[in-house]
This record gives sequence, C-alpha cells and structure tokens, in this order.
Amino acid sequence: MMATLGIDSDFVQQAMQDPGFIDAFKNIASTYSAGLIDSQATSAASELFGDGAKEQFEHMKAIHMRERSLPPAKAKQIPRSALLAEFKGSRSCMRPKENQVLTRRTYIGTVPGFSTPSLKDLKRISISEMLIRKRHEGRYLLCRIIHQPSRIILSLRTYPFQPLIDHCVGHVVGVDVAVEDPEGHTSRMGIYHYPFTLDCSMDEADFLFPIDAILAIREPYYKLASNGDTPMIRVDAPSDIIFLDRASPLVNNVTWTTGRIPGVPFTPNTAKGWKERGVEQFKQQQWLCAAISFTEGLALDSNHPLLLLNRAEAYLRLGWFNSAARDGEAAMAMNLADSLLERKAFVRTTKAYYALGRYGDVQKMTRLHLRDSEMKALGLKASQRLKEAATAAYDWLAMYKQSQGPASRLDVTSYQGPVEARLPTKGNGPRGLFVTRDVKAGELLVVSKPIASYYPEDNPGKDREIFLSHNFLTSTIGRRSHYALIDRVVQRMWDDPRVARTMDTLYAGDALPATCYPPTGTLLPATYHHPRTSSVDIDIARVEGICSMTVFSVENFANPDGHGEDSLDSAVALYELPSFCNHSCMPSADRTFFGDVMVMRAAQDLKAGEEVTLGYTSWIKPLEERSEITQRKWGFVCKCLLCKADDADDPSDRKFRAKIFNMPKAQSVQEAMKRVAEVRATYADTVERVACGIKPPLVVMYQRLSLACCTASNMDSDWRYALIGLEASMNGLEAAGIVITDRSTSGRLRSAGLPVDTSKPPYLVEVCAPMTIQLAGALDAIGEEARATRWMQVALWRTSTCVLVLSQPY
Ligand SMILES: C[S@@+](CC[C@H](N)C(=O)[O-])C[C@H]1O[C@@H](n2cnc3c(N)ncnc32)[C@H](O)[C@@H]1O
Repeated sequence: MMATLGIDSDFVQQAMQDPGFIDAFKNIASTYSAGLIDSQATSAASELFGDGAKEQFEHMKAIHMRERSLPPAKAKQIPRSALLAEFKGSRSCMRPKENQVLTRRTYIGTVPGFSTPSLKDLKRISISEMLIRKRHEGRYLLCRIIHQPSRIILSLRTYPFQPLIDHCVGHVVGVDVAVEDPEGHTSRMGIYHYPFTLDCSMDEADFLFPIDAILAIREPYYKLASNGDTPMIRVDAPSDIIFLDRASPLVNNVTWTTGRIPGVPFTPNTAKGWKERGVEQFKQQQWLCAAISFTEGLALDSNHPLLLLNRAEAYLRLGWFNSAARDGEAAMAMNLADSLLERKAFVRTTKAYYALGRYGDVQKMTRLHLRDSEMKALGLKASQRLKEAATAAYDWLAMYKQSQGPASRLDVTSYQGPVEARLPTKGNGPRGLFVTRDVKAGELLVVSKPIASYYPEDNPGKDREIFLSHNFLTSTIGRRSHYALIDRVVQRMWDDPRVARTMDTLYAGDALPATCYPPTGTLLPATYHHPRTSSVDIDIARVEGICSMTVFSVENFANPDGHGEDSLDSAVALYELPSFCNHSCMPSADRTFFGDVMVMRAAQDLKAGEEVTLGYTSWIKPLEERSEITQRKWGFVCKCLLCKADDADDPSDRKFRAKIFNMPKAQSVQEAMKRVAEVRATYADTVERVACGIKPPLVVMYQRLSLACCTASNMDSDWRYALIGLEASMNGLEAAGIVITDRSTSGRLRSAGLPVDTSKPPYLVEVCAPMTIQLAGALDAIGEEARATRWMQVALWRTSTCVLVLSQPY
C-alpha cells in the first residue's frame, strides 16, 4: 500500500510514530485503494481513486458549473494590509515539516480563454473596476508585485483531506502573488503554467516574481478563490503576463499612490553583477533564473560575449533551442579572438541546431570544425538522424538498451512511414490515420519522438506528494502526470512557434476545432523574446484539451507494469502522428515504447487507404466498461467488430463471464478447467462473433488454465497436466484469432513451416506471446524438442510483428 501511495518507506517509518497520522493515513489509503486500475489500463487514470474521491469530484464540478452559470458581479476587495498579512502568514508555514505530506489539487478544463491582442490595442483597467466571473476582454491590468509569492492554501475548509490537515501542507500548483494597481487597489493573483514553476523552490519563485516587478496582465480574469469568499485574479495562460520595463511608456508616467514598497530585493546594477548572479543560479540548476540574470546583464552591455554564451548554455538546459541558437550565432558573429570562447560559440550553436532537428546545419558546422572531436560526434549523430528519418534505419538494439534506464528519453528522430492523417474518404467518421499503400503485418508505420513527456522521476518531491488533478473535460480524476504534461507542453511552446503550430492541428475536443495536418503556410522564424515572456500566445484551454484527449501512457519496455498499478503517478507523453489514431478495441496497429519514443507497426496486413487504429482502453474489459470509458472520456461509442460481437451476446452471459473472469486465481487445474468451460458456454456462434473472431476473456481463462497445468506438472512431474496445458494453450490461441494449421503434439512433423497461418496475426499479443512460450515449454517437457522450437518461433513471429527487435517479421 505504501508503494501504491508513492510514499517512501523512511518517511512512513517516521510518520508511524505519530498515532494521529496513522488514522488519517488509513483514511486516505482506503479512499485510494477502493478502485485501483488494473495494469492493463493505459489511460484510465479515472479509476485510480475510489468512491470518496469521485464524490468530491462531482461536488467540485457542481461548484464550478454553478459559478459558470452566475452572472459577473462586483466583489468585496480584500484590504491591502489584510492581503499583506495573509501573504506574510503563508510564507511562515510554506515548507512541509518532516512528517508532513504535500497535497495539491487542481482542475483541468476551467480555463476562460487566452489573450491575443497586443498591449497597445488594449485599454487599462483598474482592480476596482473588475467583476468576478469575468474575463475583461479589450482591457489590461497594470500592476506591481507587493509581497514575495506564496503557494500555501490558507483555507483548508474546502480541502479533500480534512482528516490529514495536521499532516499535510496544501500547496497550489501555481504561484500566488499579491499585486496592486497604481490606484492602490490590491488583489491576490494566481499564476498557473508559468514555465518551471510547478516544482520550483521558493527562492526561484521570489526571483521570477520579485517585489516591485511591474506586470501587464492582458484581458485579466477575476474570480472567487476556492474558499468561496475572496476575489482573485487568475492567470491560466502564462503568455497573458507581460513583464514591463521601467522605461516602458506604459509605466514611466504612472504614479503609484502607495509610494515605495519596502523589502524590494537588491538587484545588481552592472553587467558583471548580473553575470555573477546568473552563474550562481546556473550552479544551482536554476536555468530560467540564470537566463533572466544573463539577459539583465546583456541589457546593460549587449556586447558581452560571456553573458551571451552563458545564456546560450542556460537556454540549452531549458530546452529553448531557438533562443540558444540565436545567442550562439550572435556570439559567433562577434569573431571572438579568444579561441576557447570561439569554440564555445560554435559548439553551443551546433548543439542547438541538433536539438532543433536542423541536421543539415549541424553537418555544415561540423565540416568547418572537423578536428574538434565533440563537433565530429555531433556530425555523426546528425547523419544517423537523417538516415533514420529517410529510411527508418534505427538501431533497435541500442534503443532497447537505452530504454532500460529510468526516465529514459532517447536520442533518435521521428519517422513517418506509409501513413497520412486525413478525413476518411467514405462516410462521415472522424479524421484519422490511414495507410498510403498496402502494408504487411509488422511493417513499421511511425516512430514518434514526443512533443513532451513526463516521468514520475521528474518530480523531485515524488515521495511526499499527493496530487489530484480533476479533469472536467474527461470526467476523470488523474494523477500529477496529467497536469505536469500540460506544463511541459507550455515550456516547449514558449520558445518554439513550430510546436505551437503543431498544437493547433491536434484534436482538443469538439469545442476547439483543429487546423489541417500537416500545417500549411510559412512559419515565421522564431524572433527574440525575453526569457520571462513567451514567443507565442498560448491557448492554454487547447493545450489542456489535447493533453486530456490524446495523452499516452508510456509503458516501460522492460517492465510494462513499471509505472502502472503500484504507483500514484505515471509516465505520460504527447505525440504528433499517433495522436491522429482513432480507437478500436481490435486495433490495426501495435504500439511499443522505447523510453518515451513510441513505435507503431501494423498489427495485420492492411490495404492502401485502410485506417490505422490504436486501443484507448483494454480489450480485456467487459463491453459495458469499455463503452463507459470511451463515452465519458472521448464522447464516442465504439463500433468495432469486438464491440458488435459482445453486444450481440446475451447481457446475462456478458455479466456472468465478467464475474468469473474477476474471481481470484483458481486453486486447482480442475477448478481452472471448470471456469474455462463456464466462460466458453457464455459464447454463442453469432454472425457477429464469427466476423470478429476473438473471445478475449476466454483467451485469458485458457492462459490461466495453461499456467495452472504448468505448475501442477512441475510439482507432480505428471505429463497428463502438460498435455492438458498444451491443449489449453492452443485453444487459447485460437480464441485470440490464430489459425493453427498443425495441432499435433507427437509423431512425425508434417512440415518444416510454422504450425500457424502467418497471414493472420492474432490480437491480444500480450497474452498470446507468453501462452505460446508456455506451450513450447510444455512440448519440451514431454520431449518434443523440435515442436517446442517451432512454437518458440511462433512466439517470436508474433512479438516480432509488434516489437521487431528482430530485423524482419517472420
Ligand atoms: C485522439 S483523438 C483521435 C484523432 C481525432 N479523430 C482527430 O481528428 O485528430 C480522439 C477523438 O477522436 C474521435 N474518435 C476516436 N476513436 C473513435 C471511434 N472509434 N469512433 C468515433 N470517434 C472516435 C473522438 O472524437 C475522440 O474524442
């Protein structure tokens, strides 16, 4: 249970000394354990939490819906002194104590909009004019920060873990700042999705949102805070925030009625001073703070090569490669006499080109510096990436090895095989992915590096945090990862208009139409932007929609359950081409993950124009559960052959087989055989079942019987069990759609080929592959070595069609 809650054992040891904690912990633990997902479920975070959490979710949704239905209104402002006292109080209890857990809760799908007009086209508004429940279109708020930021939730009245109040510190996922306008009206302001603030230290938050910083908030949204009685400004799209220079014409004629603010932090007034501060921040891995400090230094001395080069390195660490390339190029243009600095300039520029996928530019640069070993290595890697993109020449084994590490992000490039994203040519179905020519089962369709990925290991406080993300778009209660991925995508968009343009093409829900794919029109080159400010306007509702509808769980190749059942957090990623795949419970493509790189192969022979589908939910679930998930989360009813076949069965039969399927493990071979017989009896040979050709729960029941036989045969050295197991495995494979051409278990082999029809790869590979290996093991146990080898080859054939660590499918 402890591991389930993601809390480390040392912490639990300490906390267990405290009886109050134990009670509270039991409470929360029982809430969680009531509905854990099975390890097959890749995207159904909704089932993570039990009925208590679901009630809480419905309650919060009702509050949200009620707020939306009410008209805008005036609200009583909190006086300046009270606001400052609140912030001061919250700062003193910011950090969790030794035996406390950090609890965070957030909502996805409540964003009121984002701003696109430039400041000069907006008219100033003061806090006293603003109405709650309203986004003030056409207006901007000029304000300054009057206290260090906070994260603490002061009112725990609405908190879901009341029993744990003494044991929790409730933090908002964003950063709260206290602001005032020039007239002296004040407000709390919650800033969400600002890059790197989900987990930043308070030191970093203090630097990012310093006292006396002057901000313009485009088209501000005013609302009641979650305690229900104080108003606050809420900024969901971080591109709505503009940090203003004191020299800005919007600022220099403004008088602040409350005068000077005490406690304004010291800031250097020389380029050297900023450089030193930036280096200090860089050493502490505060990459964004360092980039800002170097930028401040450059504002004082634009020809300072070290500041430019340091900032380029900070940008590389931030993953803001356009900015890194621009700084590197600017440093190269300085024709630096110092050869060490000159080298830093071309290496950093080349690294940025590489990360941007500008492999041709990398090769040009490396040709100029062939004697430099780091440049040469970059050149070689660029050639490899170009080969991958053009011919899919991947080093699968190396990728497999690399993917073994924790939180692995592979250095490969994406590949688009014979597929295209488009509307179907027949009928009025949704846009999807289609093959452009005939393909064979096992053929590579897509290799996709994610737009963004998130691993639980990315969370520095993972052992001490309980995080609930309530998603109103999909009616699910998700994990931290589902929120953190949104932040990751924002970070990618901040510096890369290409990513922003791709985001416009992806499905974000029916209310937010997508543009066509691939995107058309010329993309303007990324222009200079201050690291505090985004290069593009960020439609955060769209990002939330995409991350809710098309997020993939990253399954660990070596350990498919690695991030599954036993964890409160999961690895997730957002991809480009795979996002266009519609769902089928009998998908036409398989997906495999190498680290966070997703590989898609045809699961069957496909004719040109046929659709490439993936499974959004597990085929093993009963029809009612599959339908509930696809309808609730994605708003559609699946009409695949399996759904039609299941639907044609008698509902009482479906219910009965689900009941047997969910029973604890059978205690004997006889019991396992009885269950197989009972599940088999629930299937009638309807036209729909024949067309579908598979009976998933029966496959699993056969596999369980085969396993039981294996155990019994090992324990009793009784061949009869091995023979029953053999029979069970073959029946199971047939129930999964495999056509067995040679069921013999003894005597002369009839042919040298495989004993199955390889033109019809089976579904349910995750059960079929181990079952085939069990079958081979049983044949080996009865002395049928040649047959065992052939069935091992069947296992390889099936896994190779989806994994293809081997070079060719059989
Ligand atoms: C991840 S997107 C798939 C790609 C999407 N159709 C597009 O235009 O980019 C998921 C959405 O596609 C649609 N969809 C996926 N599978 C479907 C199916 N089997 N039947 C009907 N609609 C489906 C639903 O609207 C769902 O919310």
